[in-house]
Amino acid sequence: MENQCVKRWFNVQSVPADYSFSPKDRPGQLQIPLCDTIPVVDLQNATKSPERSSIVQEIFKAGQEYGFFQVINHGVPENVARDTFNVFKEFFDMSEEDKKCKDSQGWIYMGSTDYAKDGVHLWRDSVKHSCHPLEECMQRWPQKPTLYREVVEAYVEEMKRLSGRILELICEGLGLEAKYLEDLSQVQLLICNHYPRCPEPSLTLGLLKHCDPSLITILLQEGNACGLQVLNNGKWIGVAPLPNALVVNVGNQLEIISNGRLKSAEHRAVTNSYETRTSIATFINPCHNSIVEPAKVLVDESNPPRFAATIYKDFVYKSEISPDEATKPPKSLYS
Ligand SMILES: O=C(O)CCC(=O)C(=O)O
Ligand SMILES: [Fe+2]
Repeated sequence: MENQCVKRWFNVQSVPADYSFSPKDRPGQLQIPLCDTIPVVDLQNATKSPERSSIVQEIFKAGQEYGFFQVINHGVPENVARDTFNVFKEFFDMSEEDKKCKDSQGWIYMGSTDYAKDGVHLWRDSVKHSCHPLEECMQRWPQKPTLYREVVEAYVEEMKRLSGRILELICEGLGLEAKYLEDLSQVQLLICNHYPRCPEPSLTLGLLKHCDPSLITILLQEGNACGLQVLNNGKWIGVAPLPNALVVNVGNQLEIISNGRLKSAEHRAVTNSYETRTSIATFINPCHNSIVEPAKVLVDESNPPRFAATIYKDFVYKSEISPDEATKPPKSLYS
């Protein structure tokens, strides 16, 4: 069976017109500075004193200034990450027919032809599915490649553990009790993004500028290509791919709960001409019925609430009727 999308991509010398974004959306300038100021936080000593308090401060400052940081020595075994990438690589190599899910409750595979903004497609294939409750969701994950469920389950378990640790550090930085975010972080959604090589990266995008509608997102990126860019003070900066690091970003829900102290930064994925890039995003989300609002202890007369309380599923609903809405920065009550 022919793989329409990939075949179309790999055989082209130039970008087809319907993959070329308008000058206002396309990256244009590819030589943006690789950022070495987005903090890389070493979690090795996160349980020790006095190291813990400087780790808490580093994360808080990163969340304030960039909305992004990376973590190393995070405890996710290298082989778990490697096996997960390998299984996704095998998945994307399958035929279009095998990648598509026939059950409306199952995983969602999107080839690049499914995406459009103003009639333009993203230079990306992706697969996504829910991971909570894990046992139940797994029954609706791909069964091909044969190791898919086993390998991705192990990865999701690691993400659950790590997100719990990171959220405790974030709570400490905000002055919230350690478990404040526990109930608001029970749901995981996984998306694997696959961006093939592109002959003219300055015209295309793997992902348009967006904010994540999550509480936080944990991203594993593979390879040497710098594909992730973050908007910081009006300028795009590249997040360096570091071996064995994970990228963590503040999502819209955490910006709201922190009453704007931490920021959900706009970001995008650019393509490159020399290697296929894969990233695995785990979105840590509240349950559908959770109420998301600025934490009471962060609000007083001099710090009035900057965001209205919302039921999380309203974000999901909004994103269903207008995908753009939920992925914009959260609406401040004052703007
Ligand atoms: O591929 C990347 O680096 C970015 C992925 C991303 O932002 C997302 O999946 O929301
Ligand atoms: Fe994102």
